[in-house]
Amino acid sequence: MNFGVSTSMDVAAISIPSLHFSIKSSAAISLQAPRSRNACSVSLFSGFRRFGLRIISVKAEQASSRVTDDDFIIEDVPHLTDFLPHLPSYPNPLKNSQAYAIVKETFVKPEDVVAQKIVVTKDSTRGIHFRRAGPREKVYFKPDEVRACVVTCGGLCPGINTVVREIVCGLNFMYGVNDILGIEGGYRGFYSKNTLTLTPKVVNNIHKHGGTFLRTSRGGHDTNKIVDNIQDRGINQVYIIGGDGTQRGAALIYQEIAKRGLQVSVAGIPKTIDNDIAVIDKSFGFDTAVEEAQRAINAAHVEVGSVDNGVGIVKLMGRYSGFIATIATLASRDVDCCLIPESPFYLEGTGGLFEFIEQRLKENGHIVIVLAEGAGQDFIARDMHAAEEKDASGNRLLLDVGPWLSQKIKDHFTKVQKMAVNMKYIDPTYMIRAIPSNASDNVYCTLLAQSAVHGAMAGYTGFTVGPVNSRHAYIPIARVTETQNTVELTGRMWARLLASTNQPSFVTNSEELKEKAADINNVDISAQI
Ligand SMILES: Nc1ncnc2c1ncn2[C@@H]1O[C@H](COP(=O)(O)OP(=O)(O)OP(=O)(O)O)[C@@H](O)[C@H]1O
Ligand SMILES: O=P(O)(O)OC[C@H]1O[C@](O)(CO)[C@@H](O)[C@@H]1O
Ligand SMILES: [Mg+2]
Repeated sequence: MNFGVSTSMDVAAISIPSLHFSIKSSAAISLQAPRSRNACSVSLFSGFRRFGLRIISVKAEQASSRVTDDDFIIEDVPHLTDFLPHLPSYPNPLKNSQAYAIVKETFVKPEDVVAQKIVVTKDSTRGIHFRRAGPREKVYFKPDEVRACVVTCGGLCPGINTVVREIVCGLNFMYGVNDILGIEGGYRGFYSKNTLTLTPKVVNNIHKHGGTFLRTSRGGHDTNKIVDNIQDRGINQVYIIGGDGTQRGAALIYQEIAKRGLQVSVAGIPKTIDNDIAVIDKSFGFDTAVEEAQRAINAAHVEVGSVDNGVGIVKLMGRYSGFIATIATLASRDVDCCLIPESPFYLEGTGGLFEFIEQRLKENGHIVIVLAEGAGQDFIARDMHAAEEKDASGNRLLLDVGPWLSQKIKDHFTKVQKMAVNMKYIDPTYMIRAIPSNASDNVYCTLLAQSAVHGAMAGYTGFTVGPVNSRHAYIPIARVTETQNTVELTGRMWARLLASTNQPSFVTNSEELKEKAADINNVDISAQI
């Protein structure tokens, strides 16, 4: 089959001529024409066969797909017509908007999909694909009948306000929607607070500020109460901005809405400073946070470079995933050692952290360590005999690794090595996420928001929007919550970091740590390292 691929960018968005299909989000596979409802499953199925396409198993609710050779799998998102088959559609008003008036290809083709795997060989399987995001020829809402709402949940992240702003402006400027509500204070705001009226004027300047204009919270997700409230208020489009926990909550809201047979689209916009959301390339605000982290690292470097035996420690966010610490380290060049949750470390003995610190102090007179907040948690818990605590959303509350490590280093060098170190500990954790997004994150946030709006207007629901290999796609929510993105110790990114800092890899020196790393990384690392 010839996809007519000409450039590497094109590989991500493959159009299959004349084939219109979708795999429904139920356990059973069902093939259909693009929402016209009059397609013949059998002929399409033979269509797939004709092109040598085989679909083994697609279960979007669990988002588990088994792929064998030459499979072409589409993990599609639900559509309102899946449970409201007679829903009328309307021509997309976008065509008449001044923004799109002279655009050559205003609408994304229904058969356009985005490939999850972009690096291929001649014999590669076709693998998993997601529906390409963007405006559709038909919409399933009349603009004056739309009552949309936006909610933000979980921790802060640079760019939340930009996404809120662009959802409001996108709905209004592109589709002529005038009725948009802000749900205040996260999920619990649905049933415990009044709503805010959102207009382009109200949100005009909010992107210049950090935080969330709508406020946020953890905990308080009560699916029935939330859906009751959505129903009572006559809301028919729900935009939910939040991390993995939030997206899990959004999946439950979508399921309850489908169960009740309501014409309500649920669109998730993934947000997390930790960059731990699966499938998508990167979460918004991440680059801004990394940039801000440079200031702290730079300060630590200047401080320790000005004194004898300076030890600088910078603690950055990253609960289970050390992306911020990793990328901030790679960006900086002033960091001697980066410690992340995925890579267990040890302090004493050959190949341990103390030995490395001593070596760098002898060589350079100073050392800078970047520490992800989730690093070494088991180690500290054992050392401090601490009980596990959780936040309102059920996330494990972390023990403070920064002061713990600072003290350990000070004690070791004063008592054991009889050498005073000059400790400079910097904790900019909240500072890196409480700022407004930078220019490129602002552009990214705009794309996310507009894609979410196009998807909801087109009647898609139960989806998360995000870039997959640089192309925005609609991804079944369950697909982004089934796993968490972590820094792969067996991947080249981590190897690049080790090559750049020349720090010990720790896990290679100890069988126990190899096993632990394998557990954390959920792969058989011990066999690979
Ligand atoms: N499994 C779940 N089912 C339903 N709702 C959930 C679930 N997990 C979390 N939530 C709800 O989602 C909201 C946010 O969750 P959480 O505090 O874990 O943050 P998050 O969305 O993961 O963002 P981040 O981790 O980036 O701060 C909370 O209101 C919480 O009650
Ligand atoms: O905002 P809180 O509740 O202090 O939570 C902080 C956590 O939120 C995050 O920023 C995002 O999950 C983590 O990096 C951090 O551990
Ligand atoms: Mg989370």
